Amino acid sequence: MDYAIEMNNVNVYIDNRHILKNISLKVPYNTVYVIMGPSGSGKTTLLRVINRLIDVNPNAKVEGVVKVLGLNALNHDPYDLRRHIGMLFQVPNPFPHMTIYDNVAVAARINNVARNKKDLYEVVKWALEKAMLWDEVKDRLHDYPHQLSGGQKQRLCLARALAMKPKILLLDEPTANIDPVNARKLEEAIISLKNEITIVMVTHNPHQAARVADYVSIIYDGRIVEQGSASQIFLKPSTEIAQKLLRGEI
Ligand SMILES: Nc1ncnc2c1ncn2[C@@H]1O[C@H](COP(=O)(O)OP(=O)(O)OP(=O)(O)O)[C@@H](O)[C@H]1O
Repeated sequence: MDYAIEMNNVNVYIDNRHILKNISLKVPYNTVYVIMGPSGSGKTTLLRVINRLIDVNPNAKVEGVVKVLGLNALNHDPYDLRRHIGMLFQVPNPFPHMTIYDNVAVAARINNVARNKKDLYEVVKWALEKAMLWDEVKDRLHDYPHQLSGGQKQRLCLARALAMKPKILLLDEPTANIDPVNARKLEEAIISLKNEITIVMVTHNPHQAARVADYVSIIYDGRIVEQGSASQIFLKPSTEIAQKLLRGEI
């Protein structure tokens, strides 16, 4: 079977501290793969290995094998790699000086997704619809992001990521800073994307994980302590760490 992402014995060191320890995982295409673990366990670092954002830290060293869409990610041009990978961060970060429309259009332009103005409008509309934001912004596309709520800003960032037509989406606690109603809308968007895009999502919220995940890895102190299908992990967590995490105790 082919996987969208495969990691084999990945180790990450930052400032000579061993941060990720022998990480191996396989993410099947077009599924939602959730990474859970206590604060500081290495979840964000793991995401940043996949799109090589880890490279911006000159004191970080990555060892092992990382395959992304069949490419040898650690030897591949990181800019080319990132053309296939969208990312959402904990704090929504739309471009403040660009309109809602341009925030999304700019991503489509970067990846040459649209051939002309009409195409571009269709891509922007499609991305905003997929992000469950279109109805709320269709009459104010030329407003600026500061006129949106936090949750709308995050969905705008999702639309921006989708407009690149990525094959993979990395979501780093995307609902950590938004209200429950907006969080549910984002979850709905994630679920509706399931069969089209491979999603790797970090979350602290076991209920959210249960709603969206197909597969789960639980990470503790840089190691994967448990991994498997969502039903397996949620119904029968075998380690004490997983049990505590799913009860929200760590
Ligand atoms: N740029 C950096 N410089 C030094 N240490 C770092 C850096 N980035 C991460 N670390 C360390 O790596 C470890 C894992 O951090 P990481 O952000 O991946 O954890 P996390 O599980 O995502 O945490 P949280 O849930 O709090 O976001 C932590 O001990 C952190 O201090």
